[in-house]
Amino acid sequence: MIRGEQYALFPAAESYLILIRHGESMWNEKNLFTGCVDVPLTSKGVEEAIEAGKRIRHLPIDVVYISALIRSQMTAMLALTEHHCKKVPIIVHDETEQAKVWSQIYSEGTEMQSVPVIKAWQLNERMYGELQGFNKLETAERCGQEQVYKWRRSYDARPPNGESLEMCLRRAVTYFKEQIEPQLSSGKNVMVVAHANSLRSILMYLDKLTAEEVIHLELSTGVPMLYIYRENQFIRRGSPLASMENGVYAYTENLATYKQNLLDEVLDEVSL
Ligand SMILES: O=C(O)[C@H](O)COP(=O)(O)O
Repeated sequence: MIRGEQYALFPAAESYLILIRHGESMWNEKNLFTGCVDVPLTSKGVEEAIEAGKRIRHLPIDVVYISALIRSQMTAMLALTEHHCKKVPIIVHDETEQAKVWSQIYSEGTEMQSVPVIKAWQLNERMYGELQGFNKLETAERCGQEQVYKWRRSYDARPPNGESLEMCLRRAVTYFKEQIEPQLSSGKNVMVVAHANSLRSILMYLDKLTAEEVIHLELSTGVPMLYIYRENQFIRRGSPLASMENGVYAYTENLATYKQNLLDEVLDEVSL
């Protein structure tokens, strides 16, 4: 057998998972707690979304997941305008039988030229409760920096009448496992455009981060993160075109060590 032939005969089933936090929103710009308030992108956010699209333009995408919030939807649609396949992203409406029938595509050829976009509230930003609409800096001055940091970054602290990261994880990761993972294991390439905390919770699951490690995890707006899904494992590949950027997956010492280990694993794999 020629070297490598076994791989050609039995190629490992692999699929891509792209995760993107939406571009800058009008409340990100004002530094306001946003949560589930439905705020659109700024012009900088629009540019970030287009730039994200350029960075992933050559990666195959078969299905897209967005949240129910406009900032995630704008980001996904704008990013896809840059995709080399030039397929048309079409939002799936299956909330009722009538919605299904009324949004049906009857031409097979046209359907092949489209990418289904699935909207899921479970991917929404964590609900920030009574902090929504308040300025983050002013809230820190009023309630104390430490308290606000806990509300924003810890795993289990709940903002007043809002969701903790743990609560957000319960809905976002459950959805990910039940709906998105089966797509990946069937060989589909998936893009998910969501939010800082719904994605932090998904990354916690993918990268097996502990409650202590996730505290230090910050995500920049509009930066794609790529994973390869193979044999039920998620292999982190950083960010297309700029994998060494600090902002991609901001971290402190704990996460730096953790990330270095992942990088070493990938390098070992490449040199095999
Ligand atoms: O909801 C918000 O205010 C932001 O999108 C994320 O907020 P955070 O930086 O406090 O997690």
